[in-house]
Amino acid sequence: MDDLINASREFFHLPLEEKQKCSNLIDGKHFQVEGYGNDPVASKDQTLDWLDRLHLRVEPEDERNLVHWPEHPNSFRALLHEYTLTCKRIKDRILRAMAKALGLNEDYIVTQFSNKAPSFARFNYYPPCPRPDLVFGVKPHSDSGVLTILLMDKDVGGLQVLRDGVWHNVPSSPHRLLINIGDYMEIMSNGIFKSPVHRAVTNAGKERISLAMFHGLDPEKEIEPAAALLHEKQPARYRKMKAKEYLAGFYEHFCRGTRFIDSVKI
Ligand SMILES: O=C(O)CCC(=O)C(=O)O
Ligand SMILES: [Fe+2]
Repeated sequence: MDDLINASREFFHLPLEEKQKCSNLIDGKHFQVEGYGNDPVASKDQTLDWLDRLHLRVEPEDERNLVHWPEHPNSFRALLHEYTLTCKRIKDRILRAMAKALGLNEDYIVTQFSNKAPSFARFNYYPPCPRPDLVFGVKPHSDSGVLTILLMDKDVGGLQVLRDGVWHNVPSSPHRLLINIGDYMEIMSNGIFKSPVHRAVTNAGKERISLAMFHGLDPEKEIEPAAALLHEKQPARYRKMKAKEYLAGFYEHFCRGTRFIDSVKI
């Protein structure tokens, strides 16, 4: 884990021209999800976050766009490949345990993932910020997918989670993985599991790096509450929707700082 984070740190410390070889802007203008950069700018009054990102599709393996994968340092690609496989194993174990906790067939959630289900690795690099009181590292949001495995900076804190209207610091500590429930899981569990709202704050003194591994579903897959959880007294609390439609709504809301899941609740 340290090797991968250190390799990404080396990438983020490269001169801008070098990093822009992996840019998320086509022709310097048109935003695409993958690559190095920041959020798309949808409106003039949009608040940007204080971070640089490197966002890469890691699954399905045959859909990787290696043009966006840094060549420097040259260990980066192999380290990310290995870490992806480890996360996949962890994800499947957790999802089996969560299905059991819901009283579902142990494989119910795991089998929602087809061989077209995408996973994305997002390296978040937060430089020291001269005015932490004015800007977030990442604005409040919940993650869209089924499950996120977040590797936090081992020395520098900054992640906060909202609970009952109060923001709580998540302590940083070496080699700790934080498992974040995403919106798809909230929908599939019919709201029994909730996708938590979280944010990252900045600090003036130290840079910070985190790595989020997002596990999504096939864009054509319909996301809906598991039928086995529904009965007369417990009807579906979320509208059924294709993953690709959910994601389109999600990104639009994320840029505005609002939550798309609120608009799919019945
Ligand atoms: O940097 C962090 O700790 C959180 C990052 C995050 O929430 C995300 O990438 O979705
Ligand atoms: Fe997040």
